[in-house]
Amino acid sequence: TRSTRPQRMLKAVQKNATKGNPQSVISAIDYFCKNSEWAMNVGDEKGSILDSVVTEVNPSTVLELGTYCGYSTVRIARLLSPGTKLITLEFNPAYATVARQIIAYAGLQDKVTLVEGSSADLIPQIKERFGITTFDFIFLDHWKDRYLPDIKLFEECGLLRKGSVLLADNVICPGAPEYLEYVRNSPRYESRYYPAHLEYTKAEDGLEKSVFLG
Ligand SMILES: O=C(NCCCCCn1ccnc1)c1cc(-c2ccc(F)cc2)cc(O)c1O
Ligand SMILES: [Mg+2]
Repeated sequence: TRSTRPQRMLKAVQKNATKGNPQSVISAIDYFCKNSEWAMNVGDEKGSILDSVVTEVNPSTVLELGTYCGYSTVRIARLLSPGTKLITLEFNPAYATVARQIIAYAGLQDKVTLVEGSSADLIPQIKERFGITTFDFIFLDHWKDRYLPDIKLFEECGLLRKGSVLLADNVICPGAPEYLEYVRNSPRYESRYYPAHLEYTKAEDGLEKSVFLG
């Protein structure tokens, strides 16, 4: 039967990247998406903004919602200090299977815990399952209509501390209007928009960085 796009992306990584070299995995995926098939990775333009925020925060506790094929997981994990791990959540088992292989190809499997399931189920379990009190950095890149309910869930579960940084992909395209309205009008967040483009296209998109004020 016909392969899936994530499977073809994995093949491209195995063919064109160097095992244990995260930058070559990132470049191989961007090349595949620019020259073969578009895919919903955060991409190189927004990825550079992600890199700069992760570097600035230098987080000890990290959560990513929406692994897909692991592109942003590799981007984040390659920048983490030794001994720091990130938790990434993927709902789709087929995506998770490919992501595990791409993360392993980059040699970052020891820095990543990939969990399969829904954010609504996982978020309330995090403290118990992973012994985490609060997150320093959260990257939101899953279902766009879950951004708002999930940030409220983070607050309710006490997973944010003064200074926690949330970075949200796709706030323009496909868009997360209710989330934007919330973080930009809530006195509990300091928000800033980073204009860019939808990965591998000329369409407008961008990232919203929101700092929890406590
Ligand atoms: O839907 C997206 N991501 C979520 C995928 C499923 C998440 C599953 N999950 C994981 C954990 N909990 C739930 C997404 C879409 C687009 C896009 C933009 C334009 C277009 F014409 C088509 C698509 C671009 C992105 O950058 C995206 O991130
Ligand atoms: Mg995205």
